[in-house]
Amino acid sequence: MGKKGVLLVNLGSPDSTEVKDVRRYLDEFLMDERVIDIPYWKRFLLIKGIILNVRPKKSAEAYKKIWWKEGSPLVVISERFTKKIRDKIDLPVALGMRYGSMSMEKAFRELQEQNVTDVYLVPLYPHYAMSSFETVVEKAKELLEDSFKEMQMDVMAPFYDKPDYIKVMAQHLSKELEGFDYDHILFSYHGIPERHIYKGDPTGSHCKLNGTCCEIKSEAHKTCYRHQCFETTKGVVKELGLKEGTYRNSFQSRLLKDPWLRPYTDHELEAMPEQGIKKLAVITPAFVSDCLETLEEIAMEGKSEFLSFGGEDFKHISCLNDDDAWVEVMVDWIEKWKS
Ligand SMILES: C=CC1=C(C)c2cc3[nH]c(cc4nc(cc5[nH]c(cc1n2)c(C)c5CCC(=O)O)C(CCC(=O)O)=C4C)c(C)c3C=C
Ligand SMILES: [Fe+2]
Ligand SMILES: [Fe+2]
Repeated sequence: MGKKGVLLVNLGSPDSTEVKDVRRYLDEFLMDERVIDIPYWKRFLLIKGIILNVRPKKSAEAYKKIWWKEGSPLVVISERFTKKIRDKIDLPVALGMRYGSMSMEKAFRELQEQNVTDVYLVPLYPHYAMSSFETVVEKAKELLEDSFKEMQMDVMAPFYDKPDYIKVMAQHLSKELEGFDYDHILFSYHGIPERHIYKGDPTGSHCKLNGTCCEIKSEAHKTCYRHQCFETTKGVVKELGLKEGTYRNSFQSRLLKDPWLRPYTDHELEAMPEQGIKKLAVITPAFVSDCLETLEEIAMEGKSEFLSFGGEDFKHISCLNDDDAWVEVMVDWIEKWKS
């Protein structure tokens, strides 16, 4: 039997808020065929010819608003989380990022230097999406094949409905809501193009995005991001006994013109005050650590949008980050794999 080790993988961030670093990061990210899934030549023209001329400047401004003195919140939080896991587990634990200079390759190398041959790959995404979970797994397979042939790996499955994950989310939410007199909770998930859902449907016909397919038992749900997001909400709602009509789901962060999963978060934020919702809590369960999409898009932009449309109070619920109870849950899952 070989030596075991753990590789935690998150998305990654630019090295700094300088436009050139943001451009390099976006180039790698958006040229990924599982993120922008169009033929290579079209992607090349779209990304290199159009998006990389405008987006880096805009994104760099957004990153500047949330950047910490230690660096990108997503990276710093992932490092804190990793350190806590390391302190509780008697195995080599490395952290890598799918994009950016803290690469997965460096993380595999770190494990290799400690003679690890059996790797537990942990994509830090609760839900399966081609553009998040799948691209991490495929990149890992590619690296093993090319450079780490002595290693084999197991992959932690998406944990969107695992009872201990739901419980820790529910406990975290209710703690964060203490003292906040809310009348509605918005579960805002990172969006994906609708096309990704159809592409990922192994049955070829189950997913119709018609409001009911995600409720009908199907093989397709193993890779259906929409179903998995709804299940996370259902689990948390059940655990906390939230009443129908006091919460809803939405999808944020869309890019480009194709239809993405709906309802869109920004549309909901604008509509809610007119529906009588004045005090809103927003939870972002697609992210295990706070990042640009939660700290800027929701906690800053989302809040100001909601207030400008007549909302009175707004609270962004932080992600699980390096919460001790969440660390315990992850440690337990790793221990189960180890034994
Ligand atoms: C087609 C574009 C994108 C898809 C599909 C997509 C899916 C997706 N992303 C995350 C998690 C994160 N995304 C983050 C930032 C971000 N996402 C996109 C585009 C797509 N994401 C862009 C262009 C950016 C960069 C910032 C910007 O220019 O707006 C982040 C934050 C990174 C950080 O440094 O803080 C996360 C996390 C998931 C989980 C997902 C599919 C479900
Ligand atoms: Fe994203
Ligand atoms: Fe579905």
